[in-house]
Amino acid sequence: MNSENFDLIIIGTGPSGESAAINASKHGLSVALVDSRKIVGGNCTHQGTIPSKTLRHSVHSVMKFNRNPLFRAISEPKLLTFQQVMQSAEDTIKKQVSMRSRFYSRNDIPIFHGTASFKNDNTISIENDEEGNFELTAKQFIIATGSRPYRPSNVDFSHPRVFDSDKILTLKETPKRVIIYGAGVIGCEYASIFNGLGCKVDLVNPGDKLLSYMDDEISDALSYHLRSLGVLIRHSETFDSLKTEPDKIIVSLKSGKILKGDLFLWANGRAGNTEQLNLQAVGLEANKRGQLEVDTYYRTDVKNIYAVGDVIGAPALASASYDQGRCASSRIVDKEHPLLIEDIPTGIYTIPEISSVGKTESELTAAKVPYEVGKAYFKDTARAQITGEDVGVLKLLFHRETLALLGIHCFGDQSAEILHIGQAIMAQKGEGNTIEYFVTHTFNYPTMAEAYRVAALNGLNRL
Ligand SMILES: Cc1cc2nc3c(=O)[nH]c(=O)nc-3n(C[C@H](O)[C@H](O)[C@H](O)COP(=O)(O)OP(=O)(O)OC[C@H]3O[C@@H](n4cnc5c(N)ncnc54)[C@H](O)[C@@H]3O)c2cc1C
Ligand SMILES: NC(=O)c1ccc[n+]([C@@H]2O[C@H](COP(=O)([O-])OP(=O)(O)OC[C@H]3O[C@@H](n4cnc5c(N)ncnc54)[C@H](O)[C@@H]3O)[C@@H](O)[C@H]2O)c1
Repeated sequence: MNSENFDLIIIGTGPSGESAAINASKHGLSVALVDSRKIVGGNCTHQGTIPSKTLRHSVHSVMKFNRNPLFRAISEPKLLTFQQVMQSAEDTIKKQVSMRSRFYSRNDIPIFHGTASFKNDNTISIENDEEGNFELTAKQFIIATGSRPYRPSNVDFSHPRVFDSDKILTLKETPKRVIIYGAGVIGCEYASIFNGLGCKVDLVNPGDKLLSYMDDEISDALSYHLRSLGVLIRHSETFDSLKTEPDKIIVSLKSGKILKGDLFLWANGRAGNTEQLNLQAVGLEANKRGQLEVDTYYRTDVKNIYAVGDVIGAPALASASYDQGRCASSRIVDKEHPLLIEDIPTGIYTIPEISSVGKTESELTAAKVPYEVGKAYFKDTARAQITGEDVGVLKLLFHRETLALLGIHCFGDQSAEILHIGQAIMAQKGEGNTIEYFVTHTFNYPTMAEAYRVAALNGLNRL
């Protein structure tokens, strides 16, 4: 059997594997990547972030077109089909794969295709149906195998009307009535997408609020605006069973409610991809959600095996995965490499968009921190009036004595971008972190950045 030897082998070419590999190669290690998919990019590029964000962008564009009276001179409001928006997602995926493949060739990183499993703590076997099985050896390994949708055993995902967030990308017809179970990030984002395609959407939430870890005001605003767009939200409901018929699906909830639709999307949770890795060969064990435990430097209990990205659980974001991969491989080349920051931002691409970093009002209240609030409503900024994207608010939470930013919560178009202006100030040490920055510096006009000045003045006026 062929065998090749490397300093570092990374299993998985998603964001965490990619950044780990390129960083290690740039630091002089011989690096190889393995992926069971024939093309690079991981689930992020093929089934998660990239397709869902492209779908959302296309749907949002058509919603803006339908809403703006200016465009009535060109055409009546129109709806896109799922296949049409999926075409633009496929185009983006191709661009991503091509760009990422170039990264690897420029950095001389070989990619091996096949499913990896451990033989011992220096050897993995690669199962490749077309080219035959082979082995690779390395001094160090990084597991970056990501996650997949969790599938409960009482839901028949082989039925043509039953989907999870991977299978939904194969949808061939635009449904009329969609029932989504699970109102986490995926459930809320797909509720926005299907709503924008003109479908009737029932969003069933096992919890009592949408995205309950967000600031209460932002979570309430999301519920209000999804409802005002026509999404029917049902809180505190638990799935009981699903009946499938050729022309419809019938969902029974534990409360006794019966919901009928023509498409069911299960969006409740994900599981780490560890079951094919033969972890027992190296003495590791995943938890019941298939996730691995690591220390603050992403090292597992086996000293030469690290794990990064979704396979280690929360926050399970592409953004954080990139940084975790780089941090783990930096640690392999330099034992003094610093830890990652703890304040990870969230960008949730519902319609309207949400973004947040730092503490919420509830957290500050519980911790008895003396804080004040400064707000800017998008409708009061020139830029939002011009673009017509006037639904939204920027909310700054700051310490009433030091004026340090403690949390930033934004709701509305481009929130995920707007947030980073405040994040840069909040990350400053000592006196560098102050909301006075927003009133002592001139911002371009008209921009959404202006909302920071408006919110800071609003907050300072309360002191
Ligand atoms: C619908 C959806 C939308 C999302 N939107 C966002 C967003 O807007 N922003 C954001 O930051 N995050 C988002 N995420 C989360 C983001 O996609 C993940 O956090 C990210 O993909 C995790 O990257 P990763 O490096 O852990 O691996 P993944 O991207 O999960 O890739 C892992 C790779 O490992 C391979 N693999 C698995 N097992 C083996 C094996 N045994 N041998 C060889 N190869 C193997 C897989 O084939 C896969 O290619 C979204 C996720 C979903 C599902
Ligand atoms: N814009 C974004 O950043 C974005 C978009 C989509 C998805 N994501 C990421 O994808 C991940 C999955 O999102 P989601 O909406 O499916 O779920 P979620 O993580 O929001 O969880 C939904 C519910 O499922 C439960 N759950 C999770 N895993 C489970 C499992 N294996 N078995 C049983 N129950 C489980 C959770 O406890 C929770 O109650 C999230 O961690 C999220 O960060 C991010």
